[in-house]
Formats: sequence, C-alpha cells, structure tokens
Amino acid sequence: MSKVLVSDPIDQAGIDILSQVATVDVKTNLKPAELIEIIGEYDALMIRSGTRVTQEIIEASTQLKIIGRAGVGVDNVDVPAATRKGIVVVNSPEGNTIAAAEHALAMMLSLSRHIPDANASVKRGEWDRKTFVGAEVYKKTLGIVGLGKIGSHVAHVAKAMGMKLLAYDPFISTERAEQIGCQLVELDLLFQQADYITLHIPKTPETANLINAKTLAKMKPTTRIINCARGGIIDEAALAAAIKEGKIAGAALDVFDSEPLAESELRSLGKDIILTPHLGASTAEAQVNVAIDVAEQIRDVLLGLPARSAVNIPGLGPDILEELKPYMQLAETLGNLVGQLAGGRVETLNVKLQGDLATNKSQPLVVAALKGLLYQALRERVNYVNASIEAKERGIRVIETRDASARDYAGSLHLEATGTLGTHSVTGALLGDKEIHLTDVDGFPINVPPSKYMLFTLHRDMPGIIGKLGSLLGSFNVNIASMQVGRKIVRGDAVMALSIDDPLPDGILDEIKQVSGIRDAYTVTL
Ligand SMILES: NC(=O)C1=CN([C@@H]2O[C@H](COP(=O)(O)OP(=O)(O)OC[C@H]3O[C@@H](n4cnc5c(N)ncnc54)[C@H](O)[C@@H]3O)[C@@H](O)[C@H]2O)C=CC1
Ligand SMILES: O=C(O)C(=O)COP(=O)(O)O
Repeated sequence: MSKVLVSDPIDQAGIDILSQVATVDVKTNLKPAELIEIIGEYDALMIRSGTRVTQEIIEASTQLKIIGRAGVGVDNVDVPAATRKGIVVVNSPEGNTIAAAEHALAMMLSLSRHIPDANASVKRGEWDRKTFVGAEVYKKTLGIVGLGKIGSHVAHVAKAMGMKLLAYDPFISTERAEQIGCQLVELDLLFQQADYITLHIPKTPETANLINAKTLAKMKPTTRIINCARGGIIDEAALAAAIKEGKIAGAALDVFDSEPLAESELRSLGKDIILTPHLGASTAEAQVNVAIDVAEQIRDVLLGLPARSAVNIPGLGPDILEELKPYMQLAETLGNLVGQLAGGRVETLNVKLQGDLATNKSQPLVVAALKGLLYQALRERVNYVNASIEAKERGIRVIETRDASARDYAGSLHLEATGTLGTHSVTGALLGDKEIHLTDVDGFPINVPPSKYMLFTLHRDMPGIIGKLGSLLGSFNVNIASMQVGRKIVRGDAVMALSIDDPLPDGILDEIKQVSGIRDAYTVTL
C-alpha cells in the first residue's frame, strides 16, 4: 500500500480520501532535518504553506510521486527540483479563492474603521470614540494588483460597495478587465491614484519587493495597502518606515517575508496596521474544498491516473486533459514506436499535428510523444512532468509543425525521429475517437492497431517473401496474430507490420534480415 505524509494541518475530509488508497501519516511541525530523514518512506506529500519543500528534501525522497499543496501558492515548493525528479506538483487553484478574497475585503474595512484596535480598547474597559474615527471606502479608488481569481472576486464585491476600480495585470486583456468593472492601468498610475491597494499576485522574481521605498514614495498620504497574497512582495522595513513617516496611511498584512513573523517593527505601528497570521485560506469551507481537491488528485496519481491541477505539467489543465486524453495515448505510443525503430541516440524529433489536431493545444501532445520516445531509456522514470527536461538534457531537438489540410483522418499525428542510426517515421490516428491505429510507417501506408509485440520489415514487394517470413517465425514457434503489407507501388519497396503473440526470441531478427528480399527488420515492444 502507498504511504502519504501530511505535514501541515488539513481537513479530515482530505485524510478520508487519502485513506482509501494509502496509509496516511499526519506529522506536523517537522523540522527540515526530520522531514529529510523520513521522506524516503513516502509516495506522496501533502502540505499547506507551513512546510518548505526544498531541493534537499526532494533529493532525499526515493519514491515520491506527488507533492499536493492544499491551497494555491506553491512558492514554498522547489518546483524545478521536483520537475527534474519527475514528481508532479499539484495545488487547488480555486478551493480558497472566496476565503482569500473575503479576508482581503475584511482587512480593507477593518483598517478603514480601526476595528481591531477599537475592539481591543473596549475590551480593556475604555470608551474612546475620537481615536477611532475612520474613512469610508465608498467612492474611493481601489487599485488591484493581480486580476486573477482572488483579485476578480475582490473587484466584484468592491464594485458593489461603490468603489472605483483600477487594476494592473500584464497578463489579462483590457476587455476582460472591463468585464470585471476595472480600468486596466500601468502600475505607476495605480500607485499614484489608489486610496487602497490590494495585492493578489504570486511571489515571483518579478514581484519580489514590488512595494519598496521607491514605489511607496509615489503613493498618497491617505493610501492603505492590503497584502493577502505573499510575504516578500512588500519590503517590510520600507513599509514600516512609510507608515511611521506618514507617507502612507496604513497597511493590513496577512502574509510576511518570513513566517511565523519574528520580531518586527510592523508590530509597533498601532492602529495604522493590522496583522493576521496567514489566515486568508482559513475558513471551514475553504479548508474542506482544498483538502478534497488535493487529496483526490493525490489518490488519482497514486492509482496511476493523471492529476487535474498539476503546476509542472505544461499546458495540461483539466479541460484540455479531457479533450486530449485519447490523443495523449496516441502520441505516447507513436513516440515509443518511432524511438525503437530509430534505435541509437535520437537527435531530432519532428512532431506534425495534422487535420483537427493542428488547431489544438499541442504542448501536451509533444510532451506525451517525448515521454514515449524516452521510455526505452528511462522506463518508469520518465513521465509527463520530466519528459521535456529529460529530452532537453539529452540534446533532442523538437520541431513542431502543423498541417490542418491533412484530411485522411479527422486528426492524426506524424512523428519523425532522426538519430545516429538514421531516420524513421510513424503516423497514427484514432478510429471511432478511441482506437489507436498506425496509418503509416516510414512513408508506407498501413492500417493496423498497435500491439504489445510487433515486427516491422522493410522489404522488396515480391512473391514468396511473406511465406518465407511466416515459416521462419513458425520454426521458432512465434505465432502471428495479424500481418499487413504497405506499399506505394507494385513490386517496389514495402513495409510489413506483424503483430506477434510473444516477444521475438534472441537471434531470430538477424535470421530475418538474411531472408532474400528483406532489407531491414525491427522488433518493437509497446
Ligand atoms: N493569504 C492566503 O492565505 C492566501 C493567499 N493566496 C495568494 O494569492 C495570490 C493570488 O491567488 P489567485 O488569485 O488564486 O491566483 P491567480 O493565478 O488566479 O491570479 C494571479 C494573477 O496575478 C497576475 N500576475 C502574475 N504576475 C504578475 C505581475 N508581475 N504583476 C501583476 N500581475 C501579475 C496573473 O496574471 C494572474 O491574473 C497567490 O499568491 C496566492 O498564493 C491565495 C490563497 C490564500
Ligand atoms: O493557498 C495559498 O496560497 C495560501 O496562502 C493559503 O495558505 P495555507 O494553506 O492557509 O497555509
């Protein structure tokens, strides 16, 4: 039975799902050294933001197949290191959207009305109505940095509160922003005009320290900043200084450069700052959502099925996966086949998407073809996660072309591998949307479903050759399940594709190549 380590608190609903397929150990607050010591036992790791999955931890794993982040941000996981090791990293892109957006909105209103400090003062026995005079958000300008899932929900609610919305997000269109009721502007303009700035971006090298002394200087003395995205997007020392010097009015922070927040100037800024301990996703509803979402993906991967929200399988979202699933199998089979026909070291793989496939998102199909191509060399170590990296490290050049006019089949895939031993090609299509058929080998038209053991010959199309091959195989007790010849002209060159019931015994391939008229022969295991 597989073993799953849950190293941060997650909802029981997730544990229940994992328990269907695995032994689940919940061990929270592990020190890095403790995690390194035990990670070798586990097939899956489930975390939230509390566990840092570093390169050392990933390298110490020996059978880890999946890291599941019960939340959105995967900045606490060394994703490139996981990718190199073929470990799929999944998250829950939508499970806590509402929770995080509502926390940001709650922070904005709390900061405007000094609710935390006013509450604390009443609880101390005071009745101070002067100190806590606030500001309204109605008709104020909210600058949203990052108009993704959380930013969009914040926009939706803020709009209903009568706020004017500016947004900065270089990856979304003006039309989309307008649909959400936001005016897309440059960052500088947002900094200059916003009364409230709320951050909803991932932490990346581009966004680290986005709010710093220089950008803070562009803001109005009445500006309030809300960060429920990630620590490190704000330079905390610069922010504390700006609030102290009255350059901006205040800030509400849920996330910090280093968590838990250690000694910090931020704690000394009174009612102009609100600090919460990374609570954005901490609602009962969100925790159930993310736990189920991620546990289901871990369960699926442990059962050998694909994950729906893998962050390190390029271009493979759930909708695309659904649409391309049968073609992924086709691409993988063809990659495996052409790799075996080419033998030796493959230097170039041409991937041609034909017919309807020419209009599809091709990246997953290319990855699947590479996975198939590398299977002989890497066996189970190659998967959708690391196939592209492994190919790159082996110097395999991938050329992708499209031909929408190829109409023999609704959609077909043509792979051509050139390596140290020459060039070979295969084409395949799906019949009835499901069944894989090989439709061409080395330029010769055929129509056969692939089988586990196959034999291909390149020969001269002449009488008697099929009989000779048949009796030779028979003398070695090899049973032929099906056989088909593909030729372009009568008595010219031809290809024979045979499905056989068992692997070809040693030595027989050389004898086949000696048969007069047979120029070459290849045995393939799929
Ligand atoms: N405090 C908490 O507990 C929680 C925090 N989060 C954090 O909130 C953030 C946003 O989450 P979602 O909205 O779900 O993600 P999302 O992926 O839907 O949206 C992020 C948006 O940021 C934009 N973006 C990326 N780089 C940018 C840049 N350099 N400048 C401006 N925009 C940029 C993207 O185009 C995208 O539209 C993430 O960092 C996530 O980790 C999420 C959930 C809970
Ligand atoms: O989902 C996210 O990105 C979060 O920041 C939530 O973090 P958490 O799971 O509450 O530790």
